[in-house]
Amino acid sequence: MSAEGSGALSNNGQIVVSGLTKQYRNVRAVDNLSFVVEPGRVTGFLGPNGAGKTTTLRMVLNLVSPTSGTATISGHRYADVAEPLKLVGAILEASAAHKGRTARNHLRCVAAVGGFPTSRVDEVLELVGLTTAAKRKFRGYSLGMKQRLGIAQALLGNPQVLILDEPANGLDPEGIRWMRGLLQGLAQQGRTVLVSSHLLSEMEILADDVVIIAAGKLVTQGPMESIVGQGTTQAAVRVRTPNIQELVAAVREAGGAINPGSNGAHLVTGLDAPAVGKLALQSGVELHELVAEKPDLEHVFLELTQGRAAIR
Ligand SMILES: Nc1ncnc2c1ncn2[C@@H]1O[C@H](COP(=O)(O)OP(=O)(O)OP(=O)(O)O)[C@@H](O)[C@H]1O
Repeated sequence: MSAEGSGALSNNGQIVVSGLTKQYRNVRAVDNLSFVVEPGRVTGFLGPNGAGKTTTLRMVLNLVSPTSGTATISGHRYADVAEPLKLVGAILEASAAHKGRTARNHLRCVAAVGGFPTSRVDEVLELVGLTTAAKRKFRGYSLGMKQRLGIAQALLGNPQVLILDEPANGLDPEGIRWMRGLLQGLAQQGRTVLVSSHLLSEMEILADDVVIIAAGKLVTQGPMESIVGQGTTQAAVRVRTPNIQELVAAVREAGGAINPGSNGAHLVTGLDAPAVGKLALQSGVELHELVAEKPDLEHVFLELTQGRAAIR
């Protein structure tokens, strides 16, 4: 291995997945998958259940050996990195610790094994908001606290790259907001942050880039704005009116379609918001709401993964 391979910050932190494939006996969990994750950005790794996300992350971290293909971090396979904990911090599931041990003692043990200074333990406890709970025994920790402890552990080596599988699991809304701030802050420091999640609305706020896979294959990847803009979902205009019959007639005559939406609203497609407003005015229809709905990540995700979302 080269000298640069041992240094955590010696290379750029890019993750490159190239032709990665994992064949289990009956299932091709990951199928010729290629994508790149850039430093300085939060990348959301998305896919329906059984898409192969966890298997991919495990292959990147050398916990599962690929059938074919490669995954590198800063140009090196994880297995070839001399001090991997200084290069990559990862949580693949909520942290496990000895039940009778406190969070501080647990992290001290991990720090000792990893060769990190003990002072780093209190720093990471502070970073994840566990300082006041540091002396409590692990057995009393909620799932959210375990997630925070997992992140603290991942950050012990001050790694260039963070890989987190479903880190928001078990967090309450305040915890999710906290996690967003933490991960975005880490990316702003130039780190690579790769996060898998099922929470698409949260991902839309959190991630700069997206990689979407389904049935082991790449569906799309790119910056969040361009992925969301990729949705061919016909943009709808949400309207609310006490004169629905007149509006339905006017919309249909103008070549649009109108269907009931949620909470008494209706959704117009085939016409844009100014056209619907003008039609309403011309037809003497009173409007209580006129909103152009934008495609969001959830719409685009469902559209792109439709038919490939079978749970395998
Ligand atoms: N050790 C294994 N042996 C056999 N099949 C496996 C193994 N691990 C995963 N699989 C299968 O590979 C496929 C991909 O699983 P994986 O856990 O990677 O998907 P995922 O995208 O992380 O799913 P989820 O979002 O549900 O966690 C699934 O069909 C799963 O059943």
